[in-house]
Amino acid sequence: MTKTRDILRKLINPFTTRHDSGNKVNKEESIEAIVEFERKAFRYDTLVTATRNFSEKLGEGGFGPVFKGQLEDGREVAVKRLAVGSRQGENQFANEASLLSGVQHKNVVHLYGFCINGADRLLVYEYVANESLDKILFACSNDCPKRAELNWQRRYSIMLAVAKGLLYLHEGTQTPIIHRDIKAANILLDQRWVPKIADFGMARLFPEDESHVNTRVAGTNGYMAPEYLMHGWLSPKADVYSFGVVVLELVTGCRCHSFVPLPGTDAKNLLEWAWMLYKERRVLEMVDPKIRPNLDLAQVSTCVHIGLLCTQAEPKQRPDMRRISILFTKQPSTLEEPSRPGIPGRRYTSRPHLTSGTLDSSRNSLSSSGSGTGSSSYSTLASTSASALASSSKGKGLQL
Ligand SMILES: Nc1ncnc2c1ncn2[C@@H]1O[C@H](COP(=O)(O)OP(=O)(O)OP(=O)(O)O)[C@@H](O)[C@H]1O
Repeated sequence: MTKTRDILRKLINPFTTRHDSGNKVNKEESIEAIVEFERKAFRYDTLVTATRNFSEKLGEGGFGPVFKGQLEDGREVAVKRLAVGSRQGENQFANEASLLSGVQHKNVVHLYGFCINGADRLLVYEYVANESLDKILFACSNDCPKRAELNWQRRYSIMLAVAKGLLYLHEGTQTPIIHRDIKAANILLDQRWVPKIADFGMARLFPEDESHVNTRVAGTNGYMAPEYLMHGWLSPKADVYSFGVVVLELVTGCRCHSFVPLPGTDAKNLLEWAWMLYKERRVLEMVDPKIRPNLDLAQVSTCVHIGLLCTQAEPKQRPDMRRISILFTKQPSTLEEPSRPGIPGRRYTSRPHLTSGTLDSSRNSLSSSGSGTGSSSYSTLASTSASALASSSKGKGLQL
């Protein structure tokens, strides 16, 4: 138990770093945090019983397999089991357990607890019944009957609810949390189509008095903000950018990183296409043909507008999540005009330090190192990263 306690102490560090002046109140807070953590510690045999010896696999992510289970009190759970021997998984486990333990919001997946048993690491979440958004939104209707149920009203509600979840993470927790990997695959839907933001393996705390954190870049290509992808500058506005991409995916039904250019346009990616149609006042043409009947056109226009505002190249030009939640209630004509979004391959006008990319093994991700000067373009980054990719055996799955 002492070893487990040591691990728990390490896990709660993120919640105590803000109060490390050593006074009595802070010590009491730390003790409360440890007690709260221990309350969340599951016995291994409880999870073996709950999952009937890990017999029903729900899926498999970068972290390892996820199993369905039911606790003695009747709660259905999803149990994520760390792939044994994975250092990356070990870090993600610590990160997810520590950050998510202090979080409770109806649009953020609830972490019931975790289990440390020898080398085994498990995370226990509420079970979310309706799969991840990407599996429904990007499925072919014949393969996925639920796709036909994902009508405009549902998509709109999902955008609003994810915005609320992100607002909570950025402003409603003791220290703001940046998710870093907002994408359709990390939004789980419950049986009433209520979205839950999931997968906090890469999330970071964001100190209030900082404008950004410099960090290794890890995320999913197509959803990562320019300043973060190129320079490792992380702020809540990186999540805002990713959210904007998800909004445009929900409107169009197109996956950002496998966008197929349509006949008659030279747009090479989703953002460029959305921008082009927006400028030409042809917003309706970008709407997923499956949901065109019964559209609320004003809502659609507002959402496209928000998607473009969120994906502006300059973080300062992007609204924060509080403002975004308000923007959803506005008429499109009352919203500020977006300019061209931060599109890969286009010039990024900040005065950044160009970082060369080396690959992080976790998923479609880059980690930054080194620096240079001058303004740079995504295409420069793309070629830098492409050579990193060529010279790295860890680079599977990166698309630029
Ligand atoms: N709380 C949950 N309830 C129900 N199913 C879940 C839950 N969490 C995960 N799953 C299922 O397990 C699968 C794997 O999830 P996981 O979060 O490990 O990986 P991922 O997000 O799909 O991939 P990656 O880790 O590479 O980003 C998901 O696609 C989903 O189907």
